[in-house]
Amino acid sequence: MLIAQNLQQYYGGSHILRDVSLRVQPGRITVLLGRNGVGKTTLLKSLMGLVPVKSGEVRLQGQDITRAKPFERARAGIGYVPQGREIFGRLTVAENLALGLATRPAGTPIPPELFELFPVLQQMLQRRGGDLSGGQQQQLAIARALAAGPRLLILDEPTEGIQPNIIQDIGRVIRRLAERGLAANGGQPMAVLLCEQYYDFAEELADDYLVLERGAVISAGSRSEMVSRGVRQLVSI
Ligand SMILES: Nc1ncnc2c1ncn2[C@@H]1O[C@H](COP(=O)(O)OP(=O)(O)OP(=O)(O)O)[C@@H](O)[C@H]1O
Repeated sequence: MLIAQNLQQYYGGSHILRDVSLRVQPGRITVLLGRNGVGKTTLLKSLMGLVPVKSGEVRLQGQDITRAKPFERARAGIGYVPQGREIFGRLTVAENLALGLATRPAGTPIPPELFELFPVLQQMLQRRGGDLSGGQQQQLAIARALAAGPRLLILDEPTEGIQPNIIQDIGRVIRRLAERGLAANGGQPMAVLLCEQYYDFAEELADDYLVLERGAVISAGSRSEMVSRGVRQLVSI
């Protein structure tokens, strides 16, 4: 689905991503782990085209998207849930969801399935985004990213500042998306790339993992290897 190879990225003179390669596959959840400031958000932004890579290659379903703009990547099938949610506080829930449809033809309705995944949003359609709780805003941010029917979903720390019962709900939705995708996409398994600080949540959901340290991948593999390779210790502070 998504293959990134040998990515190098700099902010000014600082070398932030060092030769990062990864692969995210349909039906699988790949978790991206690492301590604060190691470059996780920069990697996700690079995959979404929000920051340019200096060198390396990104392919989505075989298509070279290394230099594609973010909206072109969205149109090609990537949904992105940014760190901190970035909900528009003065717009309603319905308007925030409609923004997720910006890459679709005018008049495309909000897929009703989103309200099956996140029933609370249906009750709050006319409320302003800024009036929602943190957990509700996170659900809205995920629903907005799903509105256009992505094949790959990228999430940057969706559990940050959220209460445990909503974290569990979000985990169930992510697993369901990996297994069955969206009905609007024919129920095709979705590929998921999840950046996560909360180790237990990450290990529970992971099919595959990678750990970044100072911009480089220092460990990668499948979930069954996470314990034997001491991944928890690699990311603990
Ligand atoms: N716009 C920017 N300009 C310059 N340096 C930046 C910029 N954004 C991030 N950095 C630096 O790049 C490094 C990687 O940051 P990044 O946000 O990708 O890390 P992270 O692993 O996602 O951290 P966190 O878990 O705190 O979100 C850090 O040293 C950070 O200070």
